[in-house]
Amino acid sequence: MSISGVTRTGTEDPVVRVALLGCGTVGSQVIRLLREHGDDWAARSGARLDLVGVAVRDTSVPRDPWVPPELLTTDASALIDRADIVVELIGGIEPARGLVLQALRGGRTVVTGNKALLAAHGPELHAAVEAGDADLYYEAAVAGAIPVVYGLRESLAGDNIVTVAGIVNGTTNYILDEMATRGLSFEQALQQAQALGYAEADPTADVDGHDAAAKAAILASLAFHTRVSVDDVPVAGIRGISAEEVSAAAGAGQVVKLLAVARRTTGGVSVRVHPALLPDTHPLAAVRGAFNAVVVEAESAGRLMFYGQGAGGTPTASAVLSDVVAAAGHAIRGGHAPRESAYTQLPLLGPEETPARTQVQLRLVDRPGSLAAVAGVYGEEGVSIESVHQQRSDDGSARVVITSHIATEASLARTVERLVTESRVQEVISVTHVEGE
Ligand SMILES: NC(=O)C1=CN([C@@H]2O[C@H](COP(=O)(O)OP(=O)(O)OC[C@H]3O[C@@H](n4cnc5c(N)ncnc54)[C@H](O)[C@@H]3O)[C@@H](O)[C@H]2O)C=CC1
Ligand SMILES: N[C@@H](CC=O)C(=O)O
Ligand code: NA
Repeated sequence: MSISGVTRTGTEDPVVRVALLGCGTVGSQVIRLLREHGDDWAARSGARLDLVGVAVRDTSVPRDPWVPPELLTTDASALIDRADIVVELIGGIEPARGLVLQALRGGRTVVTGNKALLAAHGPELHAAVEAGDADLYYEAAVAGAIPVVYGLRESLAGDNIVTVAGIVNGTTNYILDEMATRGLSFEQALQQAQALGYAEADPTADVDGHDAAAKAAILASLAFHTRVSVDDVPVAGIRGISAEEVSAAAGAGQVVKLLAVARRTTGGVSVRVHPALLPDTHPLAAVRGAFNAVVVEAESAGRLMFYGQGAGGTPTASAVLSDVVAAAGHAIRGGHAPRESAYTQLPLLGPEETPARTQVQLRLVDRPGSLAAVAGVYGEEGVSIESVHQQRSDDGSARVVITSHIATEASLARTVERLVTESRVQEVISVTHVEGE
């Protein structure tokens, strides 16, 4: 059924029927905002948004007081058939994938916050959009409340984007920030992030970088008009970052952030997610708590920065409702969401072509020739050194911090492999990417 089939009841406002799938952290806030501000959304879209049902896994679970029990159902598939707009906030792959495909193939508009699904099954979803002549909106899927999907998909459609770099996971930014500023352990900070509703149902997706990788794939696809899947994104999370590393960075005028970085070069596109050291003067260094920020470099627009709350029920519900109001407006006045734009089909760059910089911390035997041997490894691998800082430790060894110039991911990895086996290197303490000037 097409959304153009919205119901008109006499002289009243037309009605757009909304089905909500999933009533967790975000879904519950969507219901609250629909109930509290429904008149505003109706005035803005030209249609009354009628919540016709809420699909849940278990109707007997206690829920927020504003969730109408009479709307709850466990039959999501039947609910979809009664709706014009389907809001999918279950998360994960199945059953979300099957339900979203059912809705799209049936010509319904889908609004989703499900980056895992989009980044793993994007082509299938976009094919279903075409097959059903449907619309797919996903502002909530990347960086919560921040309108970065709209920004890339619509506002910057008349520009060529060169780089997208950002903090796109609120949980990990919150954890790193709490470790740096309040001395919390990793586990304490993660528990708080879960209690505040930032973390995914399975927080390993946050901590190990997979949530950020899914968002990076979506951002790169939109920015470069190509297809990037989550499987194309090399990913390292923050589990290996110690409190010592975070405080050592602070002492050196740096911060550690989990970054998603996507670059377009003449050869193709590189997309990756990893912890990185930033100088504390960098705009992304000031992004605290669960906030997110995405810096976009475009040929004509220059540098743009999108900043705001990237996680949490209410901020994310704001993004969901922006899509619902837009979709309802299109239902009444005509118009569609933009279709997938993947015409460039850019190749993905491998490690031999991906530019990167690292900072390596080593413990060296403190005797003549040790530093020269290490510098020799860098030179032989074609990696130029930007700076070296050496400090004598109490145990008589030397602690050395080496920051490289830009090299390739592959040559930097080979350098570390050789340092690990170099006889004068007692320990490779850490290897961290470096971004920014
Ligand atoms: N929480 C956040 O800060 C953000 C979440 N998102 C995305 O929004 C989506 C929802 O996230 P949350 O609300 O945080 O997750 P949640 O885990 O709090 O809520 C999901 C709900 O779906 C329910 N559910 C599971 N299987 C179901 C089924 N078969 N039928 C009906 N309901 C079912 C679960 O019982 C749960 O209540 C996810 O895709 C997530 O990645 C996006 C941005 C931010
Ligand atoms: N778990 C995610 C929620 C938003 O996408 C995060 O922490 O950013
Ligand atoms: Na967003």
